[in-house]
Amino acid sequence: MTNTAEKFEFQAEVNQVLDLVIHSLYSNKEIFLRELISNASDACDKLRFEAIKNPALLAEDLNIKVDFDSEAKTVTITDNGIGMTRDEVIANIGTIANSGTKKYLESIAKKDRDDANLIGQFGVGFYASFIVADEVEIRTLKAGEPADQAISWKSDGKSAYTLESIGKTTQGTEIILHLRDEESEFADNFRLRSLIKKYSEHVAFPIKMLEVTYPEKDDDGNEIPAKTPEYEVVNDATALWKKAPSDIKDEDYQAFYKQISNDFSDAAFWTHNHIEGTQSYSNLLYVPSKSPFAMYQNPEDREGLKLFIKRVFIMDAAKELLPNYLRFVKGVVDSNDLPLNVSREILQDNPLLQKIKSGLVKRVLGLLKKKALDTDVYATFWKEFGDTLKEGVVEDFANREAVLKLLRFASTENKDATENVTLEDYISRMKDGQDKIYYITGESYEAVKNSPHLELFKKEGVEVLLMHSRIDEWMMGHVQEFEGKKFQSVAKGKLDLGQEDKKEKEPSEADKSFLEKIQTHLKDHVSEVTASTRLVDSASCLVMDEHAMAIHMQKLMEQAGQAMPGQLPALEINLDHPLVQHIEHIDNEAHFKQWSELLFEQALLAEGGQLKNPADYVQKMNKLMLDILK
Ligand SMILES: Nc1ncnc2c1ncn2[C@@H]1O[C@H](COP(=O)(O)OP(=O)(O)OP(=O)(O)O)[C@@H](O)[C@H]1O
Repeated sequence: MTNTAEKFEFQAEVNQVLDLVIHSLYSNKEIFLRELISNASDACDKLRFEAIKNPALLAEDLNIKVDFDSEAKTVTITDNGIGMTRDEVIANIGTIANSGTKKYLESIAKKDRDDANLIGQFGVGFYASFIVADEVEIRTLKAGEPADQAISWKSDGKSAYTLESIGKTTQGTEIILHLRDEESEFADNFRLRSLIKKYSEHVAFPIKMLEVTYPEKDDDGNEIPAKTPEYEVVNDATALWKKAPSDIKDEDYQAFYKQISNDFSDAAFWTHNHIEGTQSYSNLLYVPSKSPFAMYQNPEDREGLKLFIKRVFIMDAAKELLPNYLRFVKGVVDSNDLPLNVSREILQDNPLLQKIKSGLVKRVLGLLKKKALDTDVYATFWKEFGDTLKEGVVEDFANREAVLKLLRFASTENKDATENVTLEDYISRMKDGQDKIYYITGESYEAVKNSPHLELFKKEGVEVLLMHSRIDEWMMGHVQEFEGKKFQSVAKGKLDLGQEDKKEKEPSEADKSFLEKIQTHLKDHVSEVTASTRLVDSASCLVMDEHAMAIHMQKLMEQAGQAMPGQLPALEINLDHPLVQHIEHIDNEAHFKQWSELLFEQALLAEGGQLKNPADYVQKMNKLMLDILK
């Protein structure tokens, strides 16, 4: 143990975070108190959890105190929670431990983004102190350690900090903010109380401040000195999720959402229930209004639900409580039945927890179903989280039907790219004799909307769902039917449009040999060449086998460096097309070959595929056009 202060440099990333926090959150500077109280509350949660194994640690009632000195311009936040050892202080405060923050920093380094909402999603935590303070001291003693292990950390938030051993007899942490001159307004009783009310009302531990006392006069008019002020509880200090929903106002729900989510915006909607029965638990689940930037980084890193057992915080147990595709949901689950000494390993295959999990999934899907009745609200949700929800079609077999009902699609029935058609809408509009749900996948709305594969459908007035998100092809590869109606890609397999099929006729002998001749020139590119029943205006199109991957997806996979299985598409030719009829009469073998290649290349382009040799294609086009003009 040393009694002199030792100096340490911050990890390079800490400097970046400090800079960012101070600049991007300045307009929101009052959140510093929320962040510090939230850390204090976490520290109390951790102590209560440790005390399950070691009750001696819980010497007194857990609480958080907020004090101020308007003359010295300080604000002090004190908790009697878990505290930190010297090593923990170095690891937690001098470095950036949170991997989300690191990724965030990398991303802004690239895009030079300066968005307070984004940084808020990672929880700026302790560093928010430096928005209002030019010097911060942490005085801490780890619970269960002797007083001589207490440590003081001090920094001006620039590049370095000092550590020093101190005498501190009470376990827990004290954070002393020396306010910048221009921020001295925070060293004020009324200001601090109103901030606690605004941001920390539902922290489940009492937040105390000294009562305000005034000198009084006795019956004879003599002044009695003011009594020594005592601490009084400023917040509600009950677990919000344990209350009856009817006793909670929307503002309270929103304030609590912000407390647990690191989100500055309001939640979009929520569901709050107390479940009794074989399993008894409470849940308060929120759907955010915006998709958090972090969600698409590594889904494994996601935060999500907080698990409590009989009001004791156990862990952030996102994966154990909800499947991946509902990772956007935030909130709290509090079980009355799980054992308090539960570990993450035990949780993973705990049958009680599995029951809670399936109950929660039903709650969320039920909430979405209800919200879907409000078109505008659901459209916003869909824009933010629709693609994530689609993962559920593959991931959650048991609820597949329910998830499918929540999907929204663009369609040939709509004038624009709006995604508002449900599968039930589609079925209700199916033509007499139609027994399939037709869809097409592609790279963009423009590409699918104008695909040659839709020509016959447009002509016959048969609706086709237009899918153009990257996840669609993968999703559709896993789902066969909805309410007894099979899904059918209009770009794959044999086309059977119910009644229309009867119109299909055998090609004549002459046509057959024409198609075979094209095939001989394209044998490296296509598996077969057939007369098309699906084309109306285009000369040719490519058709994949029923179970093969769509061409635009093959391209994506190849770009991502994945070798693709060499399955060739079939080329369909529109024998009624004037260009095709022109080719039929070409005798010159070399010319015929070039025209055949053109039919294939055009079909590939229309499909969003990529030509192996685009320059060659352009030259060939020009040459053939000039030939025609001759
Ligand atoms: N009052 C405290 N008592 C004990 N440990 C603390 C306290 N405040 C901070 N810490 C420790 O320092 C770490 C870093 O705190 P910081 O507020 O920067 O981030 P965080 O709380 O982990 O993240 P977030 O704010 O996103 O929840 C905490 O995880 C915790 O281990």
